[in-house]
Amino acid sequence: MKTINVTCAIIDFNGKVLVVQRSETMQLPLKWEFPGGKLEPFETEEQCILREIKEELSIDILLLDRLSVTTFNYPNVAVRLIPFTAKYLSGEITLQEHKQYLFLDKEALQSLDWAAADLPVLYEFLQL
Ligand SMILES: Nc1nc2c([nH]c(=O)n2[C@H]2C[C@H](O)[C@@H](COP(=O)(O)OP(=O)(O)OP(=O)(O)O)O2)c(=O)[nH]1
Repeated sequence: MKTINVTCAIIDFNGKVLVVQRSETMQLPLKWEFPGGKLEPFETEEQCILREIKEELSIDILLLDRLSVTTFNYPNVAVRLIPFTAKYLSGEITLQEHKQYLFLDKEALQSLDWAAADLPVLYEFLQL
């Protein structure tokens, strides 16, 4: 099966976490995820997540830590998810692809319908 490398960011906004919902037309429609995207050839993981956040949300973030990398096998593709914690720096959120975003307290994150690959990331984050 094909494996894709995907970075994602758990972004702190004044104590709340930014989460985004995939749109009806994307793969994994209506699932919630941490914003991010596919690693391009010749870019570092850090360059990738900063680029994706700028492209998808129009904001700048400061990377803090890198959490554990996990691989999840969807029926059609294996996603190797590379998570970062980060904090909001500047800019106004403008969604390019996603249906909606929410700022949630850490305790509320578990109630969302997550992309399956995100669950180990979420659980690691909840234990920090
Ligand atoms: N950005 C992001 N993608 C995730 C997460 N969890 C998860 O399973 N994915 C999957 C969904 C996608 O198949 C892939 C990320 O690809 P992407 O968002 O850059 O692009 P895509 O496949 O939706 O769009 P496309 O390239 O087919 O047009 O990883 C996550 O937390 N963030």
